[in-house]
Amino acid sequence: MRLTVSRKAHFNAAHRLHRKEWSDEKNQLIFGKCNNPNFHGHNYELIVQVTGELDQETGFVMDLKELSDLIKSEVEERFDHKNLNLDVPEFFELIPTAENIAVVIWQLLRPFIPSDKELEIILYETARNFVSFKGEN
Ligand SMILES: Nc1nc2c(c(=O)[nH]1)N=C([C@H](O)[C@H](O)COP(=O)(O)OP(=O)(O)OP(=O)(O)O)CN2
Ligand SMILES: [Zn+2]
Repeated sequence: MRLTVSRKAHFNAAHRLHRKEWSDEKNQLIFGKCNNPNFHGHNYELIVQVTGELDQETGFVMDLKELSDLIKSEVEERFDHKNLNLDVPEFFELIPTAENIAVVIWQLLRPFIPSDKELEIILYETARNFVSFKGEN
């Protein structure tokens, strides 16, 4: 029997959408107000989902306390109250869009999730903008 367990988390962070190889004009055209040189922030809402077989002895797909601790150590400690462009090495060369942040979070968590389970990341950048990523397991 396969089920999905989910854990919500949040972090707030500043970012700027900017491509170094492009002119200021092109950056402004493509990214608009999100290209503000002085950055801007979001309260990111994160949902991490793990899908797998129900363990008949524990009644768990995965211990949610373990998942919560993992999100704290691997995601919140890296991203919370940080400037993603300046403080987080994963985004020194990668534009911190919601899509890219979701992929990075998946890559950070994947090694800790048993290989027989699927991992999906849902990331809300604003109350109305969100992305989901279910990478190759
Ligand atoms: N595909 C993507 N498009 C955009 C992203 C992104 O990560 N992926 N990011 C942004 C900006 O970061 C921007 O800050 C988003 O804010 P905004 O457009 O203001 O969104 P809101 O939901 O707050 O605004 P409303 O227009 O009031 O809904 C832009 N695009
Ligand atoms: Zn933004």
